Amino acid sequence: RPPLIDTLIALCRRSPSIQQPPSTRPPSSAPATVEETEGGSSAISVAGQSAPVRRAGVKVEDRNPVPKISSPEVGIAITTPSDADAPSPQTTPKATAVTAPINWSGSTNGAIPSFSLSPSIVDPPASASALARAMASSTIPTFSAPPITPPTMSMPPPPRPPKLNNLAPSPKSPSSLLAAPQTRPSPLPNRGAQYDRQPGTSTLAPPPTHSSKPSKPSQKVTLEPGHSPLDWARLANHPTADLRGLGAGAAYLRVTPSMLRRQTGRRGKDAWTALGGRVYNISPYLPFHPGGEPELLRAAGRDGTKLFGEIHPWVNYETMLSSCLIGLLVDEAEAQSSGDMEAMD
Ligand code: HEM
Repeated sequence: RPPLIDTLIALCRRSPSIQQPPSTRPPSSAPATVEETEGGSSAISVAGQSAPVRRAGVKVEDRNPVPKISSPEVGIAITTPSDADAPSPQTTPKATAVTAPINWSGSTNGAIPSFSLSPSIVDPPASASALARAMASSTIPTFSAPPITPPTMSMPPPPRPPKLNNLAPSPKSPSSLLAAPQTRPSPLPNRGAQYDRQPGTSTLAPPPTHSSKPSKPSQKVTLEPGHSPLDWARLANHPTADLRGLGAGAAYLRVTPSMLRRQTGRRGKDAWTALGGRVYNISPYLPFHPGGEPELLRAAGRDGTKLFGEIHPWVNYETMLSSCLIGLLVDEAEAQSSGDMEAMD
C-alpha cells in the first residue's frame, strides 16, 4: 500500500505516534529531515534527533536531507537563529512546528486569503497591437471619456454693445457725437442764453412765463369811491334810475349814423356808442369804467364794436349796459323810409 494510505490508517486508529525526544541539539550543519517513526507517525528529526510535528500526524516518507517544507498548511517553520541571539549552543537551523490551525479541506482559518489572477491579465501583451487585442477581448469594462464638444445653445448670443468706432469723427460727418460742443453748454437743455441770470438778480425768482409778463402794461385806473363794479351793478338794476337820458317810458329809437355822431358827450349831450348794432348811452358808466373815462370816450358818437373787441372782448357789455340801451343803429335810408311810413300812419 502507498505510505499515504498507511498514514491515514494510522490516524484513524489514533495511535500515539508523536513523542518529544530528549532536547539535545544537533550539529549546526546537520540537515533536518522528516522521517517516519515507529507506530506509523511522522516526526521531524534534525541531525539524528527527531521533533514531533504536533497536530500533523502525517507520515511523510522522505529521505531528502534538506527539509522539504513547501506549504504553510503543514504548519512547520524553520528558523535559523544566529549565535548571538541564541542562548543555546545550537547553531543549526531548527525546525519548529507552527500552531496555526490546519484545515485539511484545503483552506486555512484566519489566514490571509490568496488571490489568483486570470491569465489574460497576468500575461502582459507583448506589443501595442497585442495590448489592443487584449483590451478588446478583455471582460474588464473600459471607461473612455466622450469627446469634449463645446455646448450648443439654442438662444442667440446677446447683442453686442455699440462700437465706438461708429461714433468716431469722419470726414463725411464732422458733427460727431463725441465731438465737443461748439457753443457754451447750458444748464438746462431747453434754455437759451436769453434766460440766463443777470448779475444782481435773485435766483429765487420764478421762471419767466407768458402769464406773469404781459405784452402790454395795465391801463386800469383808480376808480373813485362808490364807483366799483358792484356799485354799477346796484345802480343799473335800480328801477327808478334813468340811465338812458331820454326820459321815463321813452321808446327805443332808430339811431342813424348822423344822429350817433352828434352824441359825443360834449356840449351837454350824452355820449352814445354803437356795439353790435345797438346804441347805448355810456355817459352814466363813465365814472365806473375801469379803464378810465378818456378810454371809454374814444368810442363815443360812432360804432365802437371793433375797438371794444380789440381791448376786452371777454367783457359782457350787453348785461352791464342793458339799462343804457337807446335803440337800434339803422342806415340813413332805412331811417328815412321808416320815418315816411310813420308819417303816413
Ligand atoms: C369802446 C370803448 C372802450 C374802450 C376804448 C375801453 C378801454 C378799456 C381799457 C384800456 C381798459 C383797461 C384794460 C386793462 O388794462 O386791463 C378797460 C377795462 C375795462 N373795461 Fe373798457 N373800454 C371800452 C368800453 C367799455 C364798455 C362799453 C364797457 C362795459 C360796459 C367796458 C368795461 C370794462 C371793464 C369791465 C374793464 C376791466 C377789465 C378787466 O378788469 O380785465 N369797457 N377798458
